[in-house]
Amino acid sequence: MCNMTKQSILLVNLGTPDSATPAGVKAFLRPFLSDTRVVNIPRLFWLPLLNGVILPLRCKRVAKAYQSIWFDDGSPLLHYSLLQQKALSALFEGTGQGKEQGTGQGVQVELAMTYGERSIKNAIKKLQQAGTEHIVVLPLFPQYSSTTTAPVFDQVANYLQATIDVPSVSLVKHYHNNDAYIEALALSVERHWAEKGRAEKLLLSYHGIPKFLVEKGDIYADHCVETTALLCARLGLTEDQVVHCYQSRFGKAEWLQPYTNETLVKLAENGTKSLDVIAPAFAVDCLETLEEMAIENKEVFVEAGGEDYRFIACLNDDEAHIRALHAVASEYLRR
Ligand SMILES: C=CC1=C(C)c2cc3[nH]c(cc4nc(cc5[nH]c(cc1n2)c(C)c5CCC(=O)O)C(CCC(=O)O)=C4C)c(C)c3C=C
Ligand SMILES: [Fe+2]
Ligand SMILES: [Fe+2]
Repeated sequence: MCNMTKQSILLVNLGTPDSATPAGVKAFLRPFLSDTRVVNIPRLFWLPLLNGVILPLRCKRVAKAYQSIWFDDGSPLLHYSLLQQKALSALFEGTGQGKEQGTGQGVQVELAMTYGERSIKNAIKKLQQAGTEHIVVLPLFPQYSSTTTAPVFDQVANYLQATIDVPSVSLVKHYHNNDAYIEALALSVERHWAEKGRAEKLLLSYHGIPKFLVEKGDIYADHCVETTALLCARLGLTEDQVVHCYQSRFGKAEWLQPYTNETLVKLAENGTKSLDVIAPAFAVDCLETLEEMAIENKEVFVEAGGEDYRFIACLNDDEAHIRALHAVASEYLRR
């Protein structure tokens, strides 16, 4: 690749409502839950059920949950994702990445969402209009899953298929075991311990996926287990000080186990009084961390007899996290 090639990074997160209303939630959930990568039930059966029953009921309930965590400037997921984009962009400018590495230009950082507002297609168009010839697509999912990372790649491929002058593209499949990512997680736990002291155990809760996907070859669970092992080794925790589980089950099918809410009840019933809780699969705080983990599951633990439940914020735009994203993306930039 020649010295003057302009390169960019496209950060991609899942998507989020643009308002905490049933209509706002529906505009995000409809394309998300219509994706066969996310729910793979025959369309003839699933789409009428989704549009006629599930969305009308769920969107009302979920809009209330979003209202309880909504920020002044909108959805927490979008708020923190924009901060990440800004910080990563500044880091690339500050380090003079482009100039030092001989590309002769800075690295532009754009943000897109797989579903809803800020589409991947529009972001790539924007980057191409600004002269980008090589794009590093970095899905903000540290652990690969066919339900999150693969839909990002699908949409990039769809764009390329419909484009005459295609950019060159690198796809980052995962960074679950990247040293800088593990270090950023470890530093966030250590900072929490320094401020609040140590609980009896550290509980690591990952977003779940249906179990049958793992049986079909989805490597997500292996990645989660490895992230837990690396983080716990770095923190010097022994097995009895660590709990690994999966949250956010959707529907009636079996998902990855153990489930977080059931685990919290068992721990409390067996006498665990205090827990530090972290959600390493989420690059930014969102509904699933701020509402489900920090509020709902805290109640579950306390109602079952637990006393001290302390949720550790996601990495968001922490300096160490931005350094980690910089390190991951840089591996895919052309030199
Ligand atoms: C079949 C359903 C779902 C799968 C599979 C799934 C996997 C998955 N999701 C994330 C990250 C996030 N999920 C979020 C919200 C969310 N997820 C589902 C369903 C599935 N997720 C739903 C229906 C929702 C919306 C809320 C609800 O209706 O309960 C979010 C938060 C978005 C926000 O606006 O804050 C994130 C992030 C991962 C990492 C993952 C698999 C690895
Ligand atoms: Fe989800
Ligand atoms: Fe949830």
